[in-house]
Amino acid sequence: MTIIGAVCFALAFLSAVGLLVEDAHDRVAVAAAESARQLALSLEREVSRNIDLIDLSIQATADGVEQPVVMALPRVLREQLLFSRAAAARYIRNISVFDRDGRLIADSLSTLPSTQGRSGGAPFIPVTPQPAPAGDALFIGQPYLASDSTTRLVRFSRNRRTPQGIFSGVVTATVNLNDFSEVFYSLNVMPGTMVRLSTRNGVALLRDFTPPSAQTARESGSPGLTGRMLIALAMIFSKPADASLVAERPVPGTPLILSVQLSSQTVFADWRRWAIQLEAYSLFVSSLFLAGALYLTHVLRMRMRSEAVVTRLASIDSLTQLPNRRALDSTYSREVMRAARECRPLSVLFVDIDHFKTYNDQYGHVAGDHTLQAVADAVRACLRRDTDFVARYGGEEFVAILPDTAAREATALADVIRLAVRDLRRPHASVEAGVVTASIGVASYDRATDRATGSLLERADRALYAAKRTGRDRVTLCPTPAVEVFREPADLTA
Ligand SMILES: Nc1nc2c(ncn2[C@@H]2O[C@H](COP(=O)(O)OP(=O)(O)OP(=O)(O)O)[C@@H](O)[C@H]2O)c(=O)[nH]1
Repeated sequence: MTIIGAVCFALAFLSAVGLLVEDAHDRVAVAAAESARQLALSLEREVSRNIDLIDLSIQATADGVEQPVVMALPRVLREQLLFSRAAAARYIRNISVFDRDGRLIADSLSTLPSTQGRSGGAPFIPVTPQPAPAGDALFIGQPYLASDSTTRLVRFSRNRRTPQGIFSGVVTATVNLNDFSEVFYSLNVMPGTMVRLSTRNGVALLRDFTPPSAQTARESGSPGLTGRMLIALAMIFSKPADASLVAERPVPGTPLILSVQLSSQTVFADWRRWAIQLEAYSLFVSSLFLAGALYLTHVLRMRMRSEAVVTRLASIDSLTQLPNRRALDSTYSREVMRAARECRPLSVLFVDIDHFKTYNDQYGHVAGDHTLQAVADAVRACLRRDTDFVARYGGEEFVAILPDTAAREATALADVIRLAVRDLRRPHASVEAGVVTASIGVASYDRATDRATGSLLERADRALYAAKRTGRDRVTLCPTPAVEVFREPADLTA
């Protein structure tokens, strides 16, 4: 019981620790979700500001192209004026102006207009073959690789319109995405954070981009083998929900969506360390507790065993190994009460070795002891039922208690015992039989004829006395008193 209780307590303790760990995990996850949201907001503003810059460059160029005064300027001057804003953002590779038929009419990289509709070797993707609807929005094309196969480019474009609102061509800004990613450099984000910038239909401009500040190796949150085992154990008792560490925000005025994903390794690094320590301490404390409980159980068992030995020794006669007088008293009271309660018969035998004083005198006390042991064994061997009980009453006297045994069977059993003692054939020159004999007094309780049991032992003793007086080596049954059991019989032998 102690061990089961201790195991239950240890499990309850570990479960409580598991709940604590789970609760802490949830708190960290909630805080991380908020951080991701805030970071996405900051990044969205940064992206929005830079795209505004690109758009302004496009719009300034488009406005300039529509000015006849500007277009009348010498080419060098005209292009300096048209593309002055392109230098404002260093990730704008070039700005190109196309007429309504797709012909390149000006380009910030080249002062020689081409009629081939191509720019910088990159494939030209027509913005729209037809005039766009009113309120033309900024258009963002598909990203593509430049001829160097490493630079990723994307075109931002807007339709040109005459002051009368007639579609007159397209202005494009080709943006170097590798350089554009630098807009995130200034932000200080936690290690392992990934940023993704994509169009609403899933085309990624920046895919799983990790800002340099997020690449800084911090102290690794990765647990060792023991740590992993402890965390696994913690998770048995607590199953933290998978908190979302991703936050998404649309970039206003563009078809772009910015998403931020925090690294769960980093977010939960401190929690993991704390959980490992807590679980380790909890396991240590639980183990100590279990060890203490085991030790206590062991000590208690030892004590119970030694108490059982002491109790047994206290109720056993050392010479004959039969129960002693003390054990007899408790068994006698119990059986007497049971017989009265359950209306069952009960008999008591008083066995006494004849002329044992003379035997001791003749053969010595050591031989006397051996004879006592032999008689005790003989009496014990005659009792067949588990419920039968025999004890050494004192000296050379033994008492047998026979539950559920009426006077007739008890008398017969007493005679069997008497003969068994004779059959030991232990020489005794001072008695008539020439061997050790015993006299036995029998008393029985039967509810049909008797009303009390209190004097059963006394009556058996008196019957024994009668047996002694009438010549020994015999069995005498005490007559059952009709009403008063304490009445002294005048003469049992009469
Ligand atoms: N050897 C030995 N003798 C014992 C022990 N206990 C009692 N006795 C002896 O048993 C004898 C009993 O003698 P009595 O009570 O006079 O009875 P008895 O001589 O048997 O005579 P009856 O009972 O009338 O036949 C005494 O001499 C005791 O010393 C014992 O443990 N060992």
